[in-house]
Amino acid sequence: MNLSHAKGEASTATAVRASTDEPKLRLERVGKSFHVPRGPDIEAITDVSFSTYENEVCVLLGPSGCGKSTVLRMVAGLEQPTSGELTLDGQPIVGPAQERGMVFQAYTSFDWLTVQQNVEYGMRLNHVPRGERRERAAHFIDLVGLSRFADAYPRHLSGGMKQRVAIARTLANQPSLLLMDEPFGALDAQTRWQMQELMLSIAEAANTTVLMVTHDIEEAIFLADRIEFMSRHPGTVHEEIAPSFKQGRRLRQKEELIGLSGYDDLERHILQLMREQGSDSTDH
Ligand SMILES: Nc1ncnc2c1ncn2[C@@H]1O[C@H](COP(=O)(O)OP(=O)(O)OP(=O)(O)O)[C@@H](O)[C@H]1O
Repeated sequence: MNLSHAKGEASTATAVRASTDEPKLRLERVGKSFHVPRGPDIEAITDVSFSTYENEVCVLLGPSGCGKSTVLRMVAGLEQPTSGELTLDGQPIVGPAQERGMVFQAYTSFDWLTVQQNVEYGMRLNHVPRGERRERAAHFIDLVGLSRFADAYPRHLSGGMKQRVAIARTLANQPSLLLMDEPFGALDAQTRWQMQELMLSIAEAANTTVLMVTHDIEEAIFLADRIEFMSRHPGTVHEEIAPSFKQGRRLRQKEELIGLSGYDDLERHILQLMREQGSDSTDH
């Protein structure tokens, strides 16, 4: 069985890396405690270290409460670490910035703006000239397959379409790192796998590095070039997993997973980790 999951083991995920081996994103022994009024501090994560490379899709997976969202929020600059360091392209992350765009689980479109206006919104705030705004918005609306709905309002769109608007809006700001917190968690099963496939094609087309949080093992295996599996509360990276059975390729369609030699072994392995790490974490 070759899961290539041991820390530091050479992984086939390198096949999708750019020529440089410098990490795009690096977390070095990052810890985070939350201060709770009239209670002891909550140590959410401890000693989290991992790197994500240019053009990689890196997935944070682990039991509920292990600190996945906390890690993502720190990379977004929405939370400050209590210890350790986070860097993007070698520069410390000290707060939110346009270079790191975030897509949340909840649909975050503005109801009173059309799809086009929603996608242009961030660029408008950043004083991008009108012509360029229009062009860039149209490009990303096309990329997520919503050109026919550019003038529609979010209330006329399905959940999956609203999430595509959120992705287009985030990408239109041209982030060099796309952060996604359970982006497909609220979608029905069919829309969910369609969005997963779309996300992979977008990551390719827009040359985007992605850091994504999910609970869903199959989603993680399908999307990830690298999985950082976090242990239960307080979370730390328990195991780095490269789905080596994909041989460094990105799959185009979900059904390609079925019958691929190595998939079942990896799913079983991660299920065991989830059982082992999740057994004590439901109270967090
Ligand atoms: N603002 C906060 N104040 C206090 N505690 C917090 C805060 N945010 C997160 N925590 C705690 O930190 C721990 C990790 O939470 P986090 O949401 O990052 O986990 P998660 O792995 O993303 O969980 P889930 O998969 O259930 O969404 C939990 O114990 C949570 O209660």
